[in-house]
Amino acid sequence: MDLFGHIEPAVTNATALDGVRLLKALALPQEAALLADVERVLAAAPLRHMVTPGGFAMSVAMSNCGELGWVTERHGYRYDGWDPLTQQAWPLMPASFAVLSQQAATLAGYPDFVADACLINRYQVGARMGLHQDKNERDFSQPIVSVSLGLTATFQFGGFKRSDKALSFPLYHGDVVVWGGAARLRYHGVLPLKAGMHPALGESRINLTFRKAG
Ligand SMILES: O=C(O)CCC(=O)C(=O)O
Ligand SMILES: [Fe+2]
Repeated sequence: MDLFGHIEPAVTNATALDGVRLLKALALPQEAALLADVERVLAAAPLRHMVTPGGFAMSVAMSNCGELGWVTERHGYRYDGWDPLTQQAWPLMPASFAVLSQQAATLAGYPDFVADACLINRYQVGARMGLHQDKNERDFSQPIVSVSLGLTATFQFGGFKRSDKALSFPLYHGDVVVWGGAARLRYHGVLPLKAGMHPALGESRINLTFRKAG
């Protein structure tokens, strides 16, 4: 019996991890607007393979929108209001992004969440993101809101050390994951994207990661 179905219709606790909420297909009704806005943002701030402080180009191509964007530099990672590629401010956060991220955060118990940063991750077949913590933000009381579009990814949640065992689950087109509280600093990552063809995004996956960075 789904005791809370009438209160939180889209929320399931698929990972059984405290502080993690999987909102299956939440983004689907806004799919067309989201994809059009992704295209608009990327036309103004193109995808690029950022280089880690260790000197490796990341397999995931990235861009940003919102007040702040996540960037790599020689000495580490940080947020900046300026796109080092275009030498301009990042594109404004589209309304469709702001509305969806607030809806997801509210369903997960963070009604005050307002993202000032959206990282756009584009995975092509074989691209991956190794286990890492999101810890370049100022305020860890604010959650991470992560939207999946396109090909299915295998997402991993680990523990609080990189070597902790991770559990894996699939993220489908339209799924949204929110993690905060006890889970905010869990290691997480994405396994190499498997070949496939998505009706809207072809041989790729787009992930939107919303954060309150500043
Ligand atoms: O692509 C994803 O689902 C996760 C992305 C991520 O963890 C990040 O950008 O920090
Ligand atoms: Fe992350």
